[in-house]
Amino acid sequence: MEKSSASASEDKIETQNGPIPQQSKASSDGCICGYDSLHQLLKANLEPHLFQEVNRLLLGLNCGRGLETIALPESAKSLSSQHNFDLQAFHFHADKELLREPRIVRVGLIQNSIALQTTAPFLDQKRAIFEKLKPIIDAAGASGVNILCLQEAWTMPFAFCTREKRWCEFAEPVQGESTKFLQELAQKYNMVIISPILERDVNHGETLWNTAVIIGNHGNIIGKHRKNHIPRVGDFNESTYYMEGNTGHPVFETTYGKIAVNICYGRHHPLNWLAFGLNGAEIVFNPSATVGELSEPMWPIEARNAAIANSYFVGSINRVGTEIFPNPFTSGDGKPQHADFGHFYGSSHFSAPDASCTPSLSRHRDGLLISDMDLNLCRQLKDKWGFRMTARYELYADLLANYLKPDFEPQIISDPLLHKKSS
Ligand SMILES: NC(=O)NCCC(=O)O
Repeated sequence: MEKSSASASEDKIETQNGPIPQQSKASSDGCICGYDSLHQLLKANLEPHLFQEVNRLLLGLNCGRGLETIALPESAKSLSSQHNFDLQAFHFHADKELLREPRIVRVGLIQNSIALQTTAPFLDQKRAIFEKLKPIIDAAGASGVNILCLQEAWTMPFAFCTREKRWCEFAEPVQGESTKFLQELAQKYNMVIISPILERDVNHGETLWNTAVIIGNHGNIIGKHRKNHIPRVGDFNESTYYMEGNTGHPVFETTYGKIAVNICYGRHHPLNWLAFGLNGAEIVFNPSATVGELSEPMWPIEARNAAIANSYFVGSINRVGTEIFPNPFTSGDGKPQHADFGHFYGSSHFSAPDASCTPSLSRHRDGLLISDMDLNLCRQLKDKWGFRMTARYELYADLLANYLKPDFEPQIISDPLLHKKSS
């Protein structure tokens, strides 16, 4: 990608680490120093041999090699240029085994901005998002994607910063309009689709949940999972809208493998990741909505760590763009009111159990990231590192059981000399 002129300023900012150029801040259009992503920035600025080495250190190696890209059909590529979305594809290999055939599945992640301004009539906003996603899903279908995951609350702007209740109108029952729209596409492309929506539970007093609906490759509904951990950080005022989920840690056994969904803020909770692993997940999706200033340094670490610690693949998705709301709100921190969350920085990517990961999609463009993954890699990593075998769950079970008791006391052994006055 060409560097954009918006980043051309050479002004300097003083920091603890010396002066850095103004352009090194992500600009308001979401570019990073004029590049789509960190990967693009490094590629454009390093000598090829240096870039290769930096890539090895940043992205890891898969079966001793850098990740291979895969060629996609022309029809998918032309949809990406016609509809202006980023399209990238990689292959995670596993070692050849003597007793098992490879189990290769093609998995896709979609990140996108909203399609209309948040002031447009709600029905128009929703329909426009459907229209925007259709060619991206078609590109996934044309590429032979087996399992596709959309971003958190994909049918709506991420309005939970506002605390205004009118956005509840975007909620739908599991069998609602968005599910019907995706069921057709799932059947057409023989594809499992994970659809994270704001759910209205009509059988339980119209309660709202943040839910991922799992649509099978025959267009059937396999099940749903509701977000376990609700953020109370920054402008993420989601507890105003829905409660902590009540579906546990389900793993959905599909034609293509065992999958689970750890919705957004759940990625900060290692036990949440663990629970999906204990139930046998081979791929865990993390559909998210998060902004640069809050979480970008955590983003490349948490999912990758979960993939390593739990010997499964992770697909991380974040929306893109800055969503501006009609009425300003405050963050309760004494700073001025504002009408947006900040920039949703995209950067969707896959992480593998062998610590390798793909480069991220763009920080500011819609995108489809595809990866072939040989699910045999999960067991191969369990055999190699033995994290599951060596985990000592009984120690943690005891600690947690005690911790939950009202009379729990932390196990601290104090230095007897600590409180002695020196004579
Ligand atoms: N949607 C959501 O849970 N966002 C919380 C912010 C974060 O976890 O980075």
